Amino acid sequence: MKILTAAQLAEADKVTLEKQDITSEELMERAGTLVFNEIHKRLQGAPIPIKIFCGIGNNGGDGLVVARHLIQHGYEVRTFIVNYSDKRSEDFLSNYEKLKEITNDWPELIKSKNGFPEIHTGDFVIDALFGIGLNRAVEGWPADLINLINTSQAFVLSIDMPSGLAPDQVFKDGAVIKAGYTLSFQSPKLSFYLPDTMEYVGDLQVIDIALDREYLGKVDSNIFLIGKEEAQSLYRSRKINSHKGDYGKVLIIGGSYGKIGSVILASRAAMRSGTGLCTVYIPECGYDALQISIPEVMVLTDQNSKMITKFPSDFDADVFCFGMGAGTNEATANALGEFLETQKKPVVIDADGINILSKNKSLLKKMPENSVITPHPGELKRLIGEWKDDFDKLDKVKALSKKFKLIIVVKGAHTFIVNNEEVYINSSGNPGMATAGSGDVLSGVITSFIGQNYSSLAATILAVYLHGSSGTLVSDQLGYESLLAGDIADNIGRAVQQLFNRNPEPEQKN
Ligand SMILES: NC(=O)C1=CN([C@@H]2O[C@H](COP(=O)(O)OP(=O)(O)OC[C@H]3O[C@@H](n4cnc5c(N)ncnc54)[C@H](OP(=O)(O)O)[C@@H]3O)[C@@H](O)[C@H]2O)[C@@H](O)CC1
Ligand SMILES: Nc1ncnc2c1ncn2[C@@H]1O[C@H](COP(=O)(O)OP(=O)(O)O)[C@@H](O)[C@H]1O
Ligand SMILES: [K+]
Repeated sequence: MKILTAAQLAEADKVTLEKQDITSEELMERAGTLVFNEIHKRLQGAPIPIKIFCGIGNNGGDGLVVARHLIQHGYEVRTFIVNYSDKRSEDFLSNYEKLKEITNDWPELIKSKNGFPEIHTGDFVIDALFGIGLNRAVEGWPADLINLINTSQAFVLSIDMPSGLAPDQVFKDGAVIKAGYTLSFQSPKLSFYLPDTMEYVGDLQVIDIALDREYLGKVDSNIFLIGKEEAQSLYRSRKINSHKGDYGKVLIIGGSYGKIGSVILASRAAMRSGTGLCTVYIPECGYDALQISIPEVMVLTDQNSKMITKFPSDFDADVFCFGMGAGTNEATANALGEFLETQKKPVVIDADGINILSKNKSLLKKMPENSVITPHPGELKRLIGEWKDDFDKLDKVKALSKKFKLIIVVKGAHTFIVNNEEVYINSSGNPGMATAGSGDVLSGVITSFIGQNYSSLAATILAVYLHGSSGTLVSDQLGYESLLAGDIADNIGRAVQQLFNRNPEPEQKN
């Protein structure tokens, strides 16, 4: 699914009015009615005190439409106009008049802190203060109102955006509504997925307000949300008449004394993701552990017993993976440098591999095209330095990707895959995956798919999605706390089945 910017949504709005020959007031009525429908579906007429806080722009206008429908359906509603400016949008004004026509309980005007109502724990607050028209930080008494709402413990539903949050930029130090639920129009917004702002959104539902299909189809976005449908379209099923040689020969290099488990996890993940032949190259100390843990994997050892000091020079693999548990010893770094001198096949670099690149930036130039690096936030910071905010971080990652033709997997609650100017945001996964070794598993899955001849980009997107959905399958059974990284590896196959809803039928009792 494309993620659109505020400017693109405004353009979609304009095109829709022309093509569908409707007024902006009619579009607002459509959007507001859809929001009302969602609320009504859940509340079913329950006598909950509803407080609607409307701004004076079109987001406020949406709030007024919702207020009118709620009142007409017998809900207990108090509507507040938050008068942060004396301006009013036209559609706000016409809906203000319409609301006054159907009720004697006219909206109450809030002009300062003195006008704040009490907000109680059991209240249902609808936040229609600001939407995508926010153009600066919310300060002064409107910020106090937002803070009052946030601390009230009332349930808060935001229309289009949690007020104070902007779709494509960050306004530092402004107040932002912390929504329990956000009903957003037509397209999710980028800030809903970024680490510093995702917590404001709560549960998210995107409502299709039927903006012009042609515009939405053609609009040139380079930010995509990856869900089941997108992953399904990337997946290729196996040919019946095939053999292990068709599914890739991969070499995973890593580990050091005490960290051999990372290579076990990565190779197990590669095998569970369909690799035909997997070999690992590890320090000698890990030989027994590897052979015993995963007999399907072949093992080569470095001459050094505790760390990697030389890569196998003539090993013929379709893809190489390096870094998990490898340490950053000079000998290991030199070995990577020497290996990259002659390397043509894509390389997946993770963990200490990335730390070595950060200390020896000249190595980045030697990375074969379409290679993949998979930094978590700490590794990313070592690689690109500090960032001002998440948008700045994204710009820096795009620049790095472009400069060295790398695919960069920025791991997190929503993992971002950056390829030049394109950004793919993963929607699967859960906090149970914040556990040691889950990144090693991800590297194994990515490597496996590249070996199976997916393009590096397709392999990475598919791997990140399946890694997350496997994690969810496991935590659905075990809970977040008990999830082990190895479980993610072991359930990749079930995640693939789930892509096509080919789960086995539950056992029948006799
Ligand atoms: N896209 C679509 O297809 C559809 C969109 N729709 C709806 O329209 C919404 C967008 O409406 P919008 O453009 O009127 O902007 P909105 O968010 O109400 O706020 C703008 C006002 O806030 C002000 N202002 C800004 N920042 C401020 C600050 N920090 N502190 C104080 N003031 C600040 C700014 O004033 P100014 O900067 O001029 O002072 C202006 O007056 C969108 O989110 C959705 O809900 C649907 O109805 C139909 C389909
Ligand atoms: N809260 C979360 N929600 C979804 N996925 C998560 C969450 N926390 C971590 N993950 C995923 O788990 C993996 C953790 O990787 P990493 O930090 O490298 O772990 P390790 O170094 O222990 O192997 C990443 O793929 C990340 O996206
Ligand atoms: K809002």
